[in-house]
Amino acid sequence: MFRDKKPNCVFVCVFLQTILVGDSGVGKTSLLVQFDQGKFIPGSFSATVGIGFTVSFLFQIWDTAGQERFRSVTHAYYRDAHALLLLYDITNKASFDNIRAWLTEIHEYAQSNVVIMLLGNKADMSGDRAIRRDEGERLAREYSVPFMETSAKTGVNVDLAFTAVAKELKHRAIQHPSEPTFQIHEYIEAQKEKSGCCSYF
Ligand SMILES: Nc1nc2c(ncn2[C@@H]2O[C@H](COP(=O)(O)OP(=O)(O)OP(=O)(O)O)[C@@H](O)[C@H]2O)c(=O)[nH]1
Repeated sequence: MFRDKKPNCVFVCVFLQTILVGDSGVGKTSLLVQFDQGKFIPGSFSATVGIGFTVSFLFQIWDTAGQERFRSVTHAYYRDAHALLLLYDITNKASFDNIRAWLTEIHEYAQSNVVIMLLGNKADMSGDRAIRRDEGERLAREYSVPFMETSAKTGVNVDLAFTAVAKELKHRAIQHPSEPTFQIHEYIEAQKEKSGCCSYF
């Protein structure tokens, strides 16, 4: 009965792997929990051991340990990563200074076309700020990566960070000649303007 019926729809599942990296305590687990569950649980996480992960639809996000002793575990995951969210804590200068070392490591172990985004987390703690926003912007420009400040506590820019990366990955995966080129920097700036996010800082 169905002999002449041809399939007219094919579902392709592509896992877009995104990894959160950065020094211990910058807020990787908190950012992931805020994105995944929309909540912040203060001081509730023990340091991530090796790798944790969550799957949001087909967007698979890996949370890594920031501690040096788990670094070799993390390296193994870089190779398969499509995107890396690299975090520092705006109240912790050392975590910002270490970003260059993280980028060196990423360039050593990850694929050359990996999408990288720099995030200055804990933006709600502006009273304790050690790194100005323009310092983050300057570093991001130097490495030609998109940048924004986030707060896993208030949720500011958390969805935007993950959505921008997901859109960039989707665009790369199914790029069609008729589709206008997706520009991640432009998308982020347009969304920031729409939400009026940045007056917050
Ligand atoms: N105020 C504030 N605190 C935050 C924020 N993000 C994380 N924290 C706090 O910072 C501490 C460390 O957060 P984690 O999410 O465990 O940090 P991590 O980067 O996953 O740490 P490791 O697993 O050791 O690599 C916790 O006490 C969090 O509650 C934020 O945006 N604002």
